[in-house]
Amino acid sequence: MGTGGTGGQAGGTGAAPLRIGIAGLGTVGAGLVKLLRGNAAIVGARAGRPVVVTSVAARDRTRDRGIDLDGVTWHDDALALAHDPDVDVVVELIGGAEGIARRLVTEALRAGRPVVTANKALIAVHGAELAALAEQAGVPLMFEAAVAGGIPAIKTVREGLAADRLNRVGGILNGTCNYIMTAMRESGRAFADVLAEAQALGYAEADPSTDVDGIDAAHKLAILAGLAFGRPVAFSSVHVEGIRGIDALDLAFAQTLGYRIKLLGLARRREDGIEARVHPCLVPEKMPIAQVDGVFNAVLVEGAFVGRLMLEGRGAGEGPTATAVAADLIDIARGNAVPVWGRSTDGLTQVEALPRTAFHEEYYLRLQVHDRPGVIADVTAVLRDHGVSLRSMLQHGRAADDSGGADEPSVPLVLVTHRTQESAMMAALARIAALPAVIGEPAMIRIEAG
Ligand SMILES: NC(=O)C1=CN([C@@H]2O[C@H](COP(=O)(O)OP(=O)(O)OC[C@H]3O[C@@H](n4cnc5c(N)ncnc54)[C@H](O)[C@@H]3O)[C@@H](O)[C@H]2O)C=CC1
Ligand SMILES: N[C@@H](CC=O)C(=O)O
Ligand code: NA
Repeated sequence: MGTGGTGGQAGGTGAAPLRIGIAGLGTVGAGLVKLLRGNAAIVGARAGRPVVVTSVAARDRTRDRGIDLDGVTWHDDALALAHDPDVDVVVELIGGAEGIARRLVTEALRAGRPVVTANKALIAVHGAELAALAEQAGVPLMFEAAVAGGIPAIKTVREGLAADRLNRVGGILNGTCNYIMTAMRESGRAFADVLAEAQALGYAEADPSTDVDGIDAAHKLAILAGLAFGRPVAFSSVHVEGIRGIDALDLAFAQTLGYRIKLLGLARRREDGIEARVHPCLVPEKMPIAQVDGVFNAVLVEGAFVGRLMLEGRGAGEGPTATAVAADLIDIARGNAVPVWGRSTDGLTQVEALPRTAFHEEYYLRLQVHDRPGVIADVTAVLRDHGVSLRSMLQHGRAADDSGGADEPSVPLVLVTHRTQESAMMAALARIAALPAVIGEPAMIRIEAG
């Protein structure tokens, strides 16, 4: 028998073990089994009792995951974990907002079982209803791994900062995107190449478009914003843009202008509501967050009394994510229970984030234009008409063959604006894109100066 059974894992306390049933033995599930075994003595001592894996549910019995599952009960149907008499805590590591993951968590809570999950999609979309279920059942629903992998982001916002009025929360919330953009900037490697590497390293979601289209970061932002502002934020109201539109040219121009490009999630309290958005941003190179590279995430929080703080750490991957799941298990073993949204769900309603037209930012624009007289005047006239004022402009000379196959040569034109209303920027961009001298779609990236 392997070390998976109750007798195989040390804890050294003599207390009854906390028995774990894991659904999903992929990157995080297998990582959790390795961590609970490798660190059994530490985990057992801190939990006050051994924490042991008694049951698992996964799809492929034959796959080599580098873990010995002898002595562990295997369920082909993950839902069986909700009622397995040898399971005290159900750990959901399958993923997805719907389907089996949602059914398992719902059924386990209804059966009065504590649940730990790393599933940000599930919590972001159904967190309000699941919190109510957990509260009715009087059992914990924990999800530290769901936001920023190994960074204790949930604990920090919900518990460490529980006494403060938080006004801003966000940061670099997707390891895959940060990994891709760092590699593209540092080594000029192609997007698809680096994405494949991030997948092989276990960073990406099962469907990596969830990462590159910004959805994963938006799930995490919705959760953080809900915790920070004391009300779940409707996920569908979060403004989301991913990194597919970021060109190597933008990474290079950003550098020339003294910026780095990062996919940021940003939520803040305003007098008229809550802003919650995920999109690429130009960040001044000297800001600490600009230096957070690779798979690392950064979580930024700002509160009235605490001021600003930033946590940095690995946001994805087997080891960091497993530590977050295991920390939740230790909390459950210790009897530490915190309400899902940091307060009772009684009277708790979802809040809609403000629409994009309400944003007020500085903007970087990159246009590909025919290199002919009057183009800049035409573009700046449109910006003037919409009340957008320019801060700086970069025009690169014509390269040897930059015609892109067209008869007339073209050049990139980069404009940086002062702070302006996004509704004005959107209207100006639509007109600029329609100018005869402008080729293709202009690129627009917001600037986050702090
Ligand atoms: N990989 C990472 O770095 C992080 C992942 N997460 C979250 O953790 C969860 C798991 O992610 P990964 O381990 O990366 O995914 P994965 O795709 O490596 O593993 C998921 C596993 O679930 C299994 N599965 C699918 N349907 C099943 C079913 N009906 N019954 C039993 N097993 C089933 C799949 O075969 C797969 O092995 C997701 O919610 C993800 O968003 C959270 C933080 C970081
Ligand atoms: N796919 C996610 C994994 C962690 O949440 C990421 O890349 O950040
Ligand atoms: Na975390």
